[in-house]
Amino acid sequence: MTRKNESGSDGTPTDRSPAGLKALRAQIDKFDLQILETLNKRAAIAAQIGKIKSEIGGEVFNASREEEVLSNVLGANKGPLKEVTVKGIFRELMSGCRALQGAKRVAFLGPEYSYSHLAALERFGGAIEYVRVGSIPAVFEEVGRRHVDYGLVPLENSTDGRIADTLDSFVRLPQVRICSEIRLRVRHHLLANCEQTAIRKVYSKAQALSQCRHWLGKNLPHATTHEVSSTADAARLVQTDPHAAAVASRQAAVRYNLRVLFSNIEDQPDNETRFAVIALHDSPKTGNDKTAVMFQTQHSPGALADVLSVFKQNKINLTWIESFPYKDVKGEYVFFVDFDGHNEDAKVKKALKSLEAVCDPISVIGSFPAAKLTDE
Ligand SMILES: O=C(O)C(=O)C[C@]1(C(=O)O)C=C[C@@H](O)C=C1
Repeated sequence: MTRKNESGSDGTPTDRSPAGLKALRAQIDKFDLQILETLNKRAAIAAQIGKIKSEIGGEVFNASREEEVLSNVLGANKGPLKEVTVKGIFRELMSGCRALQGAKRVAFLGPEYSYSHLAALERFGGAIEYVRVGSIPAVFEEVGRRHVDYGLVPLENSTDGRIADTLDSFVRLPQVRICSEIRLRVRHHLLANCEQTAIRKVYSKAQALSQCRHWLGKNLPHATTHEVSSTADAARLVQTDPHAAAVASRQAAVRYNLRVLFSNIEDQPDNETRFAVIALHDSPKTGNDKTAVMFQTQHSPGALADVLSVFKQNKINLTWIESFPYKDVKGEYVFFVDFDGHNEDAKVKKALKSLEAVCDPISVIGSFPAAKLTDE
């Protein structure tokens, strides 16, 4: 039944007839042109900012400013558009504006539709060239040699802990800095082109299999697990196999034409991976920042306690601490720590000065805006 002349959300009567529909679409067309004009005015201002940046040697990608832009618009959003939609629109808008300023290339650990790729899309949007490389050290090399402007690497996962290749690469290329972090809620799905009962093999990246091991043991007890280099590769592999499934993202299912047999099969319901955007610079202060450092200590009793007491004395909250073996010297360890604050904050400066006296040596890997969790 067609109901006519009810009230719309703004109080004006809504004509629910075909003529009413046409009138509403005409309103949308009018707004679209206004939006387009406003978007291009904004882009022209961003292009002017780009000119100033190239004159003063400023970086095109400014994670701190982008956080500020997002928090301005999300804070002002009264709906009905959801936060995730507004965020997506502004992410693409800033991506386009960055492109006008000359942001060119981002390297990530491929292939496409891996979680690293999804994190890169989340931060950089569509208007940038993505360079797929085969390993985490290769992402660092690309950044270090200035073949790309930015790199995207995983830092840690809430279930599996640190990504050793990333930490090791910071030791090898200390000029590479973290300029932004991305916290991605990682949801794994079982993808296949066969029924659950036919599955004999499950392919995925080691970490993804590990993050789903209880689910797989319970639901596919007779299937064997097989590690491949990425979740997206697993999805590609099982396309034509009538007895295989992959653990991968929903986006990989779409890309490789697979059915999602089961959703959200990760054992930990809050499974999250933290990624770092790496570059040859870090980010300006926002007031809600983190700083990452790596250091070694002397082999003496209490050496690590002396380091930690510097953070305590300066009332600095640690957000992550990892130790990992320094591959070049047996028995030596490197500590990787991040904490609240920016390296331009007075108390962080003071703490870093004191840390120099108790570390052997210490280097700042970067200050960057603290990220909020992004869901898919
Ligand atoms: O404010 C700037 O520095 C800009 O270049 C503008 C802008 C934007 O589009 O809002 C674009 C790129 C930067 O990463 C941050 C913000």
